[in-house]
Amino acid sequence: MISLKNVKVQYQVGEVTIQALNVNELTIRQGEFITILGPSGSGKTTLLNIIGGLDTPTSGSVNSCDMELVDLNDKKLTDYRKEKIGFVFQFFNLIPTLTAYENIKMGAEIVKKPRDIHGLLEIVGLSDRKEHFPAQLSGGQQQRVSIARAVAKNPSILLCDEPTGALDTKSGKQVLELLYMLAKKEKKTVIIVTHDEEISEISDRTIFLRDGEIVEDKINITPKSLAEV
Ligand SMILES: Nc1ncnc2c1ncn2[C@@H]1O[C@H](COP(=O)(O)OP(=O)(O)OP(=O)(O)O)[C@@H](O)[C@H]1O
Repeated sequence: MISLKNVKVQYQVGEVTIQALNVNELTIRQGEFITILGPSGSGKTTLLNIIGGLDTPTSGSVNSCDMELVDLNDKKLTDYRKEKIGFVFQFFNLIPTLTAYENIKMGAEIVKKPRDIHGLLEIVGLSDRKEHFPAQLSGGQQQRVSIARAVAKNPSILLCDEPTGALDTKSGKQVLELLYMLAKKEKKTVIIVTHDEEISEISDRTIFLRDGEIVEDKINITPKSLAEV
């Protein structure tokens, strides 16, 4: 359902051309739970941005949800991001003056057929915290609100940039459990950029990037359960 072919992303900084991404071929199926690993500057965020339609490649083809993204005009690309992609960030990006419920509602309001917010609060285990403001919630709870916000518009793909990077181990596991459930029960494609190799042990597949290139694409035949990591 996501297919990249001969994708190059280059940045011109003065005289220097930086090759941020150079992917010959990558296919990702609906419902896969994928980890992207690689050193700093290896192109992980660039790859997420290309799949999420936040950035367009210098050359190549990016097909997602039956659309060729490089052919879409700005309006269509915005619609693609709005309807098909949920973004989850390391530092939650919640609005501090809105309650948990209202933050999730913001995510729901941008599409015609959003999900029920009370149902989402239940899924993320925060029904009793709906009137709390972000500052009254732990980091893990805030991240679960931000995932509910991303899911409120019912996207097909969840792109997560270091979703557990700011969390302690226990909260990180709860967040991963939630993301895993969304992939397996709801068939959302979940792509997680991380520095944490343990996340890759529970993933269906791990993609290693170095200098913008895929140096390994490993299918995990027997992923560990969260209890084992
Ligand atoms: N807007 C930009 N202009 C110039 N160079 C850029 C730009 N965005 C990214 N780069 C460069 O592209 C390369 C890949 O960056 P990217 O942010 O994708 O790496 P990353 O693997 O996500 O790194 P990190 O783990 O540190 O977040 C880096 O060399 C970076 O400096």
